[in-house]
Amino acid sequence: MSGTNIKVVCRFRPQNKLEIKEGGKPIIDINDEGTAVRLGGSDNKANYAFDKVFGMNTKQEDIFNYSVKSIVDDVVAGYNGTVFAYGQTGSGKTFTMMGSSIDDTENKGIIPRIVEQIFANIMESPANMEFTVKVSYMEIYMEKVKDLLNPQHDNLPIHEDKAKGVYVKGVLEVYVSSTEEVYEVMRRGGNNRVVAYTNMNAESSRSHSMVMITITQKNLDTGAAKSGKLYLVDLAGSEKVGKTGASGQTLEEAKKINKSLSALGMVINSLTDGKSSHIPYRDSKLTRILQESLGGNSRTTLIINCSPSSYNEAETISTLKFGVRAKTIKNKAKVNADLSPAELKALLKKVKSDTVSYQQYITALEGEISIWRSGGKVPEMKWAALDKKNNTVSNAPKQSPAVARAIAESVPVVDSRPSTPIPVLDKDEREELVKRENELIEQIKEKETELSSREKQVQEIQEELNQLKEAEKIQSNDNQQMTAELSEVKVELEKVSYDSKESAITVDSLKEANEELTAELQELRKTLAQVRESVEKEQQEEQKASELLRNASGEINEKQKQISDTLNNLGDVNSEEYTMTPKELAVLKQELSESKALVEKHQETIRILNQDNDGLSNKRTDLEKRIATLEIEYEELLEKSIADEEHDANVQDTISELKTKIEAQYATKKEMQEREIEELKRDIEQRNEEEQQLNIAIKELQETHDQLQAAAAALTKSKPKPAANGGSTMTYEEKEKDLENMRKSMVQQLADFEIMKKALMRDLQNRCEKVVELEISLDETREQYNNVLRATNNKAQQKKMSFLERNLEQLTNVQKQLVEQNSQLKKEAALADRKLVARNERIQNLETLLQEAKQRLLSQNEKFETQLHTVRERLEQARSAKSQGGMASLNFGRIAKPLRGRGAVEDIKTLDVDEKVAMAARDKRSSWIPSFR
Ligand SMILES: Nc1ncnc2c1ncn2[C@@H]1O[C@H](COP(=O)(O)OP(=O)(O)OP(=O)(O)O)[C@@H](O)[C@H]1O
Repeated sequence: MSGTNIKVVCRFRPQNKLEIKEGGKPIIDINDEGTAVRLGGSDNKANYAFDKVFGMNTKQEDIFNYSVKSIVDDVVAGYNGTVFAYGQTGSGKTFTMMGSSIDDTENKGIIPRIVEQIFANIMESPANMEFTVKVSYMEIYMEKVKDLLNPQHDNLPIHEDKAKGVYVKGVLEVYVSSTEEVYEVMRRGGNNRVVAYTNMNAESSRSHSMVMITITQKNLDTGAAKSGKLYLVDLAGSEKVGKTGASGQTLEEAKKINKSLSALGMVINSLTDGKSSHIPYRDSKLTRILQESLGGNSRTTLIINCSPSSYNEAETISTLKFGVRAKTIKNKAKVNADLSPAELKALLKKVKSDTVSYQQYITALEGEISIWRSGGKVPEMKWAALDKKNNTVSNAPKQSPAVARAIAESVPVVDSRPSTPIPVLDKDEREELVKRENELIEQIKEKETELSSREKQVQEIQEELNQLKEAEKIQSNDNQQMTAELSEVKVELEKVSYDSKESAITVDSLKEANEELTAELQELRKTLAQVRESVEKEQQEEQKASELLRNASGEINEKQKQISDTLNNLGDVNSEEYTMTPKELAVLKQELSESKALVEKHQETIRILNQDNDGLSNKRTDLEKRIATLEIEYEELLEKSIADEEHDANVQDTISELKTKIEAQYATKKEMQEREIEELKRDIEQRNEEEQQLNIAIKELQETHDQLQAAAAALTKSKPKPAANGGSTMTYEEKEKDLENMRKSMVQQLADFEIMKKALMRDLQNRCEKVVELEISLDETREQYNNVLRATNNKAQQKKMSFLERNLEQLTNVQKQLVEQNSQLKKEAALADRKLVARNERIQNLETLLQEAKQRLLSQNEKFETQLHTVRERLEQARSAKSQGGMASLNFGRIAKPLRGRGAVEDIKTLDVDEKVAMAARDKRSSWIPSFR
């Protein structure tokens, strides 16, 4: 097989972090010429030879200058070219092809540099050369060809025809006129690429990406045209799933990547083993697209990217072997030229003259045949001949390959018959024709299958569309329903929140009422506690008083005892030897009389106390009677108030009078009761005073007793002397008798006193108790009275005023009710206020909802309008695209942008006027796509 080998260069990148971390070391050993590499770590130390081997620190510029620059010249000259990068994942393919960034002057990759070079070459070309540059950007992801400039086209078909070769049908080709425009296209397409994180590369390409640049040139003088296609392919990296840690989607991607790369390997093997008659280009989309680049019409450069590290030695060896094998592939590149009009004219002229001679020949032959058929004979000399001098097929008209084959294979029937001009094809041409025929048959078959699959697809899409429409309808119905439900729910929610606000207001009012009641209860409790306290205090005071009395009685007992002791002593003194002096007797008598007087005084006090007691008990009975009467009156009033509630009379004018009267009555009663209480208090005080007096008397008695004791003691000490005058005034027996009587009377008196005291004590205690009871009942009566007053608004209790009283009572009730109603109304007004506020809020919320709904409707309308507009625009675009040969969306790329060489400027200066006019006329045709002009 003749042709040129594809160029293979090998590039090693520096060791990456992972390799260093895993303890990998650079193991590459490049020869001095830079054409072969050995791996230091491998056992066999094989030598891998390439067109060029680049070490770890090679600059991007060097790679470009050596590997690809010449290809750009070829493509601009009308050849097809391919540059593709192969290597394990993370080996630097994307870095080599695209670089770290388009805008990084130092590190930009091959593709930006190629673009710059293309435009530089165009600018350097002669002025009569007109160029157009088109760019496509696609990727093969998961065995589907996706247009990166029109990403919704993600499964484009691959076609083949004689004129175009293998091509991707429907891919968007964008016309560009500057490097910047190409970069813009690159950026746009790059954004649609699929990349993912793997352990080996943070931004691993998960697809094979392809940039296709088509450069068409036309000689404006001759009309001759050429076109070259340049494929720039960044293959996805081969990967060991164990190393990359691929899983899930990344694993699926890895499987597809590895499958298509092994198909590439198989194609290369078949192309290079020298045995295979069939090349499995159709096994993958990648090999199908690269069909012309591998063993076909293309100048191809393969860049194999490798890791220098021992960590990836196995992968590097595999890559190097791939490169070595690929190096033996031979391509047959040719210029893709169209004939110029002059050439075409010459050809036409020749064909026309040929046709005339053939026509003459046919007429001659027909004449000869008619002679033969009529049984005549034509002498051999007169046989029709195409060219007597040169009767060869070279002068025969060109046949279609099939006809030509048939002619070539046909055999003359009769020797005597003149031989029909049979075109004789040489072996190469025949093979070519057969090959072409097979291709065409294959294409037809392919087309038919494609057509039927397309029809099927169209049907499916139609069905799907119908289903989608149906689903959309249902969904929009659902949506509407849901929106309606939502708005209902919102309104309901509003209602609920409003109700809850109202309930909150009611709860608040109840709370207020509760608080009021609690405060009242608290006050009542306080009052009760005060009452209890005062009762307790009084009880304590009573206890104290009774204690005092008890003490006093104890003391009196003591005194009595002492007196009796004294008397006993005195009795003891009644011996014959004791005689009392008259002075002593006088003192004793005096003391006794004092004691007597005291006792009498006490008796008097007791009597007074008894009287008081009687008075108090009378008072108590009175009070009890009054309480009973009050109770009866209260009950009567209650009955009356219940009975009188049914009647009503117009006694408005008397209300105030009655009220004053009732109040006056109440005040009088109150005064009376207070007076009684005052009296009772005074009584108690008086009694206390009496008690004190009693105490004082007891004390005095005590003192007297002491004195008596002292006197008795003095008597026992001194010996009694018989009277000098021999019983002058009173005999001893008489005295004794007197004393005895005195003693007896004193004992009697003391016993009486004791009884009296006890009775007095009992009486006092009873009285105290009664006073307490009275006070309690008085309080109760007062309370009841107050209650009655409150309940009946103090209606007069007097029977005389019954009519007025009833009316008054009713009026008071009415007034009370009015007051109550007033306060109730006030409360209700406050509640109503709050409810009003809540209702206002609700109205506001509803208004906001309404507003929102309106806005939503408006925005939906706007959206709908915009959608309609967009749809219309798209329809327009689609129509115009259809009419313009399927040009797609990128605006700046729709129209061809012819470029001219720079030489034109200088050349124009030197042209004469006629030539300039002619050129201007020619320049008017800035595009040769008629539909765009
Ligand atoms: N020659 C180099 N000099 C410096 N850094 C490089 C070089 N080659 C590659 N790299 C860096 O190594 C990393 C991986 O490179 P790149 O993405 O180009 O690998 P890849 O072969 O395209 O991987 P994949 O097949 O997974 O897409 C990047 O961060 C890149 O910048």
